[in-house]
Amino acid sequence: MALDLFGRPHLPGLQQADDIITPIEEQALIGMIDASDLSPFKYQQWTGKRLTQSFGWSYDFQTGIFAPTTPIPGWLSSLKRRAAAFAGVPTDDLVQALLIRYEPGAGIGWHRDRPVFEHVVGISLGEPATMRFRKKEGSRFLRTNMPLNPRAIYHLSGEMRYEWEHSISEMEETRWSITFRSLRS
Ligand SMILES: O=C(O)CCC(=O)C(=O)O
Ligand SMILES: [Fe+2]
Repeated sequence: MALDLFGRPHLPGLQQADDIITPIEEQALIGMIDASDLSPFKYQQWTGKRLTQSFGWSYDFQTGIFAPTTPIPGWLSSLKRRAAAFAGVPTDDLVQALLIRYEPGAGIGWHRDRPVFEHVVGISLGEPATMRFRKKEGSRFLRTNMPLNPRAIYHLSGEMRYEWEHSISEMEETRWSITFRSLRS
C-alpha cells in the first residue's frame, strides 16, 4: 500500500470536508430528522438502537427487497445539491437519502454498503464520531479511520467504498447522519 508524505496510507475514494452546513442549518436538519417517521433498524432477531428512514429507494435488510419508496422531501434539496457538488456527481443521480438517528450507545457494525448503490455521500450531525475502515490483506486487516466532525461531509467511492469495510463505534451522545446514494448502473 502506498504511503503519503506523512506515512498515512493513500486512500483512493475517500474525500472529506468540514463545515458543509452552518450550526443553524445543523439544528434545523436535526429537528427535521427527529420529526420524521424513523423506525429501528432490524436485522433478523436483532433490533438496533439506530433509527432510520429511507427516501427514494429502500433496501429491506429483513427481506432483501430493494424497492422505490417515498420521494426525497424538499427539505433535503439544498443539502442534496451541495452533497452532489462535493462528490462531483450530477444532483439527479443521488436518488436515495437515508436519515439515521443513533441513540446514545448506538453505532454501526462493519459493512460495505449494498452493491445496488454506487456513490455514498454522508453528512454528520451532533456527536463527533470516528468512521473506521478495514480491508483484509492476507491474514491481517489494514486499518485506518476518519474523524467525522459535526457538519462535516464525506464521500465514499471506488476502492474505499467497494474494497474496504466501514463502521462507527458506539457513541455516548446522540448522532444523526444524512446519507445520499446513487445507483450503480
Ligand atoms: O452514519 C453514517 O455516517 C454512516 C452510515 C452508514 O455507514 C450506512 O448507512 O451505510
Ligand atoms: Fe455504510
